[in-house]
Amino acid sequence: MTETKPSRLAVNQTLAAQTTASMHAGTSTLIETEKLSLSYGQSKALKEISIKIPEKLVTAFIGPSGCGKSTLLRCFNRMNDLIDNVRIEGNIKIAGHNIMSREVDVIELRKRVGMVFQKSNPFPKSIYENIAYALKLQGLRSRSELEGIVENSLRGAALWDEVKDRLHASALGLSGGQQQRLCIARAISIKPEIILMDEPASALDPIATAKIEELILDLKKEFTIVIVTHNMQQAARISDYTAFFYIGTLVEHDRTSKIFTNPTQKQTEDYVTGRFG
Ligand SMILES: Nc1ncnc2c1ncn2[C@@H]1O[C@H](COP(=O)(O)OP(=O)(O)OP(=O)(O)O)[C@@H](O)[C@H]1O
Repeated sequence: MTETKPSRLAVNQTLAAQTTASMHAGTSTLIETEKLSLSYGQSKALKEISIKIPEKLVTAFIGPSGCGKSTLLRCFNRMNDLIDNVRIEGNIKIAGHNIMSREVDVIELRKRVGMVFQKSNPFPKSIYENIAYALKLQGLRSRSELEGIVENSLRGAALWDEVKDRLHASALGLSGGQQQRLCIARAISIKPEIILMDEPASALDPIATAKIEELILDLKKEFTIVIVTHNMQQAARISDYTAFFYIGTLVEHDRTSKIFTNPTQKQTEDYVTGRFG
């Protein structure tokens, strides 16, 4: 009888999972998936992903287009619930709690796990209202409290000095980079634990991109950040850990310095050195 050898992909997945399990010495895991698979209809976008994401650090997801980075990111605040025909297997825990359980209040989950998208999406309202609106919806009425949170959030997103004299002007009059920082201010105003960022700087010029990167480095003091990026230099500059994905599988997850200087997998090396993708 011939023994079936595990495929190279399966071996890589196991290695990646072992690395992710052992490398976080001195950090605590905030997000953890176990054998997470996701299909859109018949098409499998994530295959048995097991990853541990550390708290209050920046983790970058990299990999060629269509490898499942955004899909995995959207699992962390159950944004995939909004898409028809999605089937998910495996576990996702945040701070040890299963977020896939029926009892989870998804609105509450999304308050804990904020999101910033590739294309900034401010409301067609004033700069002030972009932040105050959600807080008012949550029942906050005190004007002084609202003003305090708006100011702190704009300061936290490194935007206050640029907009403090025009808080009641339309947010749509801001530059693309300012609009993206406003979206980050809006995300942090409700004090999430985690901020998911899906290519937050890909539509911005180098100066606006540098501001967002600086901001991310500052935000990790308070928040856990997971960022999808196609920009290798960006991942190398701002992230502490990097996970490399390929066609729905996690190939390698390690300290960013290791991924970019001495990756374990040849596939990772080929990708980070620009040989494919
Ligand atoms: N809403 C959807 N319905 C059906 N298939 C989808 C949907 N969203 C993504 N997919 C498919 O799932 C796979 C993974 O897509 P995903 O957007 O997660 O990849 P990605 O790595 O983030 O890609 P990119 O870097 O191009 O943004 C792709 O094959 C994509 O076509």
